[in-house]
Amino acid sequence: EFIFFGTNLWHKNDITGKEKTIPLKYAERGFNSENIEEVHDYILDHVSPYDREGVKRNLGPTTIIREEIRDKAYYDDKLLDHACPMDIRRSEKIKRSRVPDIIGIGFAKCGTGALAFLDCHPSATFRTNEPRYFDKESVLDDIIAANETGNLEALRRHRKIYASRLPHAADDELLIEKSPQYAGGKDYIRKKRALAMKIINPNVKLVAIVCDPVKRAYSQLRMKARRTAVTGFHFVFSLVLRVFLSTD
Ligand SMILES: Nc1ncnc2c1ncn2[C@@H]1O[C@H](COP(=O)(O)OS(=O)(=O)O)[C@@H](OP(=O)(O)O)[C@H]1O
Repeated sequence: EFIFFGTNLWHKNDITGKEKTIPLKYAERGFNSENIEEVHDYILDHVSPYDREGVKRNLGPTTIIREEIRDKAYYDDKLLDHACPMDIRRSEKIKRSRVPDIIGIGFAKCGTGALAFLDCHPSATFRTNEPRYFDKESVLDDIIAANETGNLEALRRHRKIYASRLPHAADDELLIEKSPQYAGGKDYIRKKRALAMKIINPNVKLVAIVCDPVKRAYSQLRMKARRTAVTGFHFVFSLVLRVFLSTD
């Protein structure tokens, strides 16, 4: 068992009283404590020496937010920088931070992770984490509004933040990301999402993998069961309901 600390799971109130998020990419498996002193020690042990003083100052009253327990396979996968075990690269051009050429939009549990084999192609780069940049409606609205008003600065900012969640890639390589959540949600959200993706990169290609919805539901259930300690009829029943309600 381990607690999963994502990048935005730590909050504190600083002297201004505002809630802040401290990005903690280094908090990882093997650590399982809700003792605040231990948590702070753990954090400070794991930040880079350059960041330590700044982080220390920010470690005020911290609320620990416990996410669901993840299975080991998921965790190991997530920590890999690249999906391919080999580093094969044809391009001799310099890699840079940029938005992707291809987005795997779903569907969840249909083998979207298998797209990762493309990372072994000498001209493709794929990272197994899911950036989920187009998840939130507010982000989509912001991108669409920026495009409508010609706010290039805002669009540049969006591209920059999105790119920061992806590996660097040269211009003659194919940069691929996948976030199966993109295919989810209501129809109008998905339309906004598609539009926002097109605004961010007009040449973007989308890949969708579909599969038998019943197998998908079982796969989803098994994953949930792996990730949570809770079992029992009520849990399984509510999950089945959720899975089917979220499937159009
Ligand atoms: N190539 C290929 N063809 C068909 N199915 C495949 C393939 N590769 C992986 N899988 C199965 O896909 C399930 C995981 O799907 P995802 O990678 O999309 O999961 S996730 O949404 O990213 O969590 C998971 O299904 P279950 O094993 O039933 O859970 C994988 O076994």
